[in-house]
Amino acid sequence: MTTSEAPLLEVRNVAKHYGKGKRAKEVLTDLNFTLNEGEVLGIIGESGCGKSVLLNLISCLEPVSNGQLFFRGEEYTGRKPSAVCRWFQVIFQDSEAAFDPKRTIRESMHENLRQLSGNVADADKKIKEMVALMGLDAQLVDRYPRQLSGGQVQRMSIARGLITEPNMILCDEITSALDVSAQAMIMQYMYELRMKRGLTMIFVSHDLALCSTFCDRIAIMQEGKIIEIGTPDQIMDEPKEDYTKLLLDAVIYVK
Ligand SMILES: Nc1ncnc2c1ncn2[C@@H]1O[C@H](COP(=O)(O)OP(=O)(O)OP(=O)(O)O)[C@@H](O)[C@H]1O
Repeated sequence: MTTSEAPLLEVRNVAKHYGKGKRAKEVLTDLNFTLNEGEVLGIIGESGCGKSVLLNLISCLEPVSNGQLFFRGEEYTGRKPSAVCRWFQVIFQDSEAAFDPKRTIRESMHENLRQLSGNVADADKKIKEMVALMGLDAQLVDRYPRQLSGGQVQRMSIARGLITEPNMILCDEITSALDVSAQAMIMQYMYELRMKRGLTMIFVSHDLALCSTFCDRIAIMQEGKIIEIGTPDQIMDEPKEDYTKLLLDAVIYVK
């Protein structure tokens, strides 16, 4: 396979354990999937099944214990986070904690650009563009994180992730800490982001209903394994695993 035909991301036989010897605990086991350019993969699973650890491995924030990672066919297993941060940006659930409370949002975004690309030329132009893309008033960037609502900080954190123009964003339960109306607002802009930028994403969530409308494919995780992966129609209409059926029952129950 030439690199031009290769998927944007390939996760091959990836495993992760913590601790050594008898105390070793395997939290991810033999994960395999690919992601093509422009595709959005939802990852659903119960608390503690390894979703956040998986995002950390993909973005090299933590090393894999076994297996390989490929970006456009090129192996990048074992690289430092700084070597892959132009490719991946992780957006966390608690975005206020991700901003320095002593810096304005603009100062934090400048710092991010400086660290990630070393290039702060046009920084304010990029910030303005990305903040507008997330539907926020440009003047809000001169506030401190505590002076914004939870939903505004989360949209700022997505804008900050986008200013370095990553190939992929890894969203770790980005709506979980927000109330229903702020969640709806974030998702409205996430849909627009997909439409306007065709961005490749991994979207970790507890919400199967949300993933089924937003994602091209959904991976169901349980106890560190991907037990099922497919299109929303396959997962919703023909679930193969009992755990997926349980999740579906919960969706119907909520409705
Ligand atoms: N640094 C670490 N050392 C030891 N164990 C860890 C470490 N980081 C994560 N774990 C363990 O790995 C497992 C998976 O954690 P992870 O945070 O990925 O779960 P999650 O699916 O994202 O959960 P949630 O939905 O609650 O955020 C958990 O059992 C967690 O305790």
